[in-house]
Amino acid sequence: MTSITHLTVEDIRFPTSRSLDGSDAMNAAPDYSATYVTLHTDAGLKGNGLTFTIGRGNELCVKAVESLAYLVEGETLETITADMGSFWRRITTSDSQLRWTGPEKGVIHLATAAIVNALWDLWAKSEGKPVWKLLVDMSPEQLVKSLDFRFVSDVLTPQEALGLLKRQAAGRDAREAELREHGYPGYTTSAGWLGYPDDKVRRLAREALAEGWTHFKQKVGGDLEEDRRRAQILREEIGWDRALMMDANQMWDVDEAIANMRQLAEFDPLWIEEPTSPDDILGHAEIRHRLGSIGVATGEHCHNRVMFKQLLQAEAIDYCQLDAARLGGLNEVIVVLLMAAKYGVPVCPHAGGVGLCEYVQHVSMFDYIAVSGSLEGRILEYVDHLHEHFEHPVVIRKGHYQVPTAPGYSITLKADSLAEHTYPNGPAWQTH
Ligand SMILES: C[C@H](O)[C@@H](O)CC(=O)C(=O)O
Ligand SMILES: [Mg+2]
Repeated sequence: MTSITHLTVEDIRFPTSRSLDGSDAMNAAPDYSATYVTLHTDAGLKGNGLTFTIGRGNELCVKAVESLAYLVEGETLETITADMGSFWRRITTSDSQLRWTGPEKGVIHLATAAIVNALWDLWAKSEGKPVWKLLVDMSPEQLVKSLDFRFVSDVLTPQEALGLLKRQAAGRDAREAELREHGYPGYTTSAGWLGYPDDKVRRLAREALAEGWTHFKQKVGGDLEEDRRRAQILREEIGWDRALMMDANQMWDVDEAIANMRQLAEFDPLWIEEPTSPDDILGHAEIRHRLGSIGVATGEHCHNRVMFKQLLQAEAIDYCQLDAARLGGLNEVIVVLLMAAKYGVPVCPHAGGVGLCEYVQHVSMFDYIAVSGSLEGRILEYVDHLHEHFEHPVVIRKGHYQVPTAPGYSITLKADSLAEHTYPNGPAWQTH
C-alpha cells in the first residue's frame, strides 16, 4: 500500500504581463500562475497537479487547497484508485461546508482540480505510464467506475458511457499507432495575443508558418477596427488556405457578438470563441443560430459538467473547449468527453495557460484513441510559453503534439523553476 502522508501547495507565478504574453481584450495583463500541489507518499513517490490562474487570486486557490487537503492526507493510493468515482464524489461533496463555497465552481473547484489531477499523476507514475496510456489501458468498466454521473445521468448513464467506450474498442490499437507516428494536430495562439505590436505579430506568424502550423488564433473584442486591422495582418501573413480562429474572451453582449462577427466574417474565421458570458448557454445558442457559418466555441470558463451538458443540449456550441484545470480534474473531464462524443461535438481543449498544454495533450490523445475515435474538427491549442519549466514539456513537430512518454500527467515543475517563481519571495519577483 502507498500511503499519502501529506500534501504541500505552492503559489507559483510567472511575470508574463511584462511582455503581454497571454493578453486578450478581457485579460489585459495576465501573470500566468499555478497553484501547485505535491502529494507526498511513504513510498517516496510524489504526485503533482496544478490549477491555472492569471496572478492575483492565486493565493485564494492555495488557501482552498489547504482546506481540502485533509480529504486526501492519510488515504492510500490503492483505496482511492479502486473506486475513483466514489472518491471524486467524496472530495467534491463530503465536506458540505466547503461545498457551500461553490458548489463545483469557482476557487473551490479550481483547487479540487489541482488535487484530483495530482492523484492521477501519482497513479500514472506508480504504474510507470503517461496518463493517456493509463486511461487507454483501463477497461471500459474500470473507466466508468472512476466517474461520477450525478447531475448528468439524464443525458448520459453509466451504461451508455460503457457503450460509447466499447464502440471504439475495434480501432484503438491503430489509432494509438497513428498518434505515435504522426502526433495530434494543434493550432497556435502565440502570434495572436492582443498586446503584441504589429511587427511582432507578423514575425511570429511567419515563424509559426515555417514551423508547419496550419491553424492560427487571434484575439478580438477590443476596438472593432483594430480587430479588423489585426485580422488583415494575419491573413496577409498566413494566406487564405490556413484557418484563422477568433477569441473574444467574453467581451460582448449577445447582439453585439453577432453584429461584430458579421463585420469580421470577411476574414473567414473558423470559430468565434467565448463571444459572450461563459454562463449564458442560451446566448451562445442564439449567437450560433444567427451567425450560421461561423462556428461557436467555448468552455475555458465552463466550470462543471452540468454547464457542458446544457451547452450540448441547447446545441449552443460547435467546439467544446473544456479546461483540464477548471473542471474538477480528469474524472470530470472524461465525463464531458463522453457527453461531447454522444452529441457529436468535437472537443478542442483550452490550453492558454501555464501547464495546460502539458495536461490536455493526454486528454485529446485519450479522446481520439478511446472515446470519439475521430480527428475531424479536432485541433489542440498550443501556446509557446513557459514549457521550459516542466520536467517533461510538450514536444511539438510540424504543428503536431508528439505522444508524451514519461510516466505521469507531464505537470511536474523543475525544482529550480519553483524556487525562482515562488510568489512573492522568489527572485523572479524581486526585480520589479
Ligand atoms: C488570459 C489567457 O491568456 C487567455 O487569453 C487564454 C485564452 O483565452 C485562450 O488561450 O484561448
Ligand atoms: Mg480563449
